[in-house]
Amino acid sequence: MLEKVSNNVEMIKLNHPHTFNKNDFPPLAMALGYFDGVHLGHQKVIKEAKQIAESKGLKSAVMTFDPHPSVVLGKRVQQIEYITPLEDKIRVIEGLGADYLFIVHFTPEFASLLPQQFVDDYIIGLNVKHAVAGFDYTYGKMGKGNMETIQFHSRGSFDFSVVPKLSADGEKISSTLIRSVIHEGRVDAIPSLLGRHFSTAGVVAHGDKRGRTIGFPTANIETPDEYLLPPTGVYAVRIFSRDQWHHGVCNVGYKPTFKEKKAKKPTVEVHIFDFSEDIYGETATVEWHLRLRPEQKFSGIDALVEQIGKDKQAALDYFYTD
Ligand SMILES: Cc1cc2nc3c(=O)[nH]c(=O)nc-3n(C[C@H](O)[C@H](O)[C@H](O)COP(=O)(O)O)c2cc1C
Ligand SMILES: Nc1ncnc2c1ncn2[C@@H]1O[C@H](COP(=O)(O)OP(=O)(O)OP(=O)(O)O)[C@@H](O)[C@H]1O
Repeated sequence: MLEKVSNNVEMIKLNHPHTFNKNDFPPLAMALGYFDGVHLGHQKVIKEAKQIAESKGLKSAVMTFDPHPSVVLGKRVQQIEYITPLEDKIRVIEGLGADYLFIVHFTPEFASLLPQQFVDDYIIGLNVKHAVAGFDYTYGKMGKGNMETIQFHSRGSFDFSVVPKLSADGEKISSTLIRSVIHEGRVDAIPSLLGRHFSTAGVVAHGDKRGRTIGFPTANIETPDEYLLPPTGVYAVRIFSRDQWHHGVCNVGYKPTFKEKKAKKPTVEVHIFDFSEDIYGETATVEWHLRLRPEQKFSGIDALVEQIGKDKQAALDYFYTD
């Protein structure tokens, strides 16, 4: 299935076994990886493919998979919460200027392809003339293919480049590292790994309508389950709504001051500064800047309201003080 998502990137969804052949595509320089987050290491791989495409007169491409292999392969840790769910990943890759984006439906059958079959069908078979991957990229059944075996598996049909490890503070920048930093609430450390702030998109839904009665109306953001969320607590955030960014303060949590029983999922609610528009039903993106404190159970409304006032001031100080 060919689907045009923008003027720039041609998106191709592949189901195994796919029925494309070489002639369906121009000669390609292709970046290979799963790319959850499209972090700085991933960006290096994708940019390298773009540069090679330009210098060799090829079109640039990215190949990714969906869902995450660990969901299908039933590993102990099931990767179901993404830094960038597929839609977000597409948007970021599009922003990097790739010409083609191949999204391979990751199934047990696809996962059981021998490394040579993967290279034949998904690299040589898609007219790739230059493959680019990171130093630790693996392919084929049990990840048996790697950047040393690729020379042999290429059958001389394409060149390849290996991108060396990109580290931050001595540690490899990886999706796993970024997930653990978000889990710890250290959202302020994310830009040095992701190259941008971590963000979460959702739809603005109705809450209990208590917020406006206590002087702090909030937009409740319903986020799809597949999004990774920072831990419960209060955050300085920016929120994108109706084509504009606003500053605000966000509570991720269960509102223990008011609720005896813990809900299944925490709510994400943002008090947007200097804002009184009705945005129910609209899409909004929360951009996480700094965790200010954990969520607490207060003795009553007055104590909570006093604390939210302090949270607001802390967020304003963060955004407006150099
Ligand atoms: C900045 C901020 C911090 C908050 N901190 C807490 C908290 O520590 N404990 C708590 O029970 N509720 C906290 N809340 C949630 C409020 O209880 C909630 O916004 C209020 O009850 C309105 O909820 P509603 O939108 O469902 O009507 C916080 C809300 C905001 C905006
Ligand atoms: N820090 C990095 N430096 C260079 N290349 C990287 C780096 N991180 C990932 N890559 C490369 O980017 C591509 C996509 O990486 P991939 O999505 O497999 O995961 P990752 O970021 O290493 O995360 P994890 O292993 O934690 O799931 C691969 O080719 C990989 O080798």
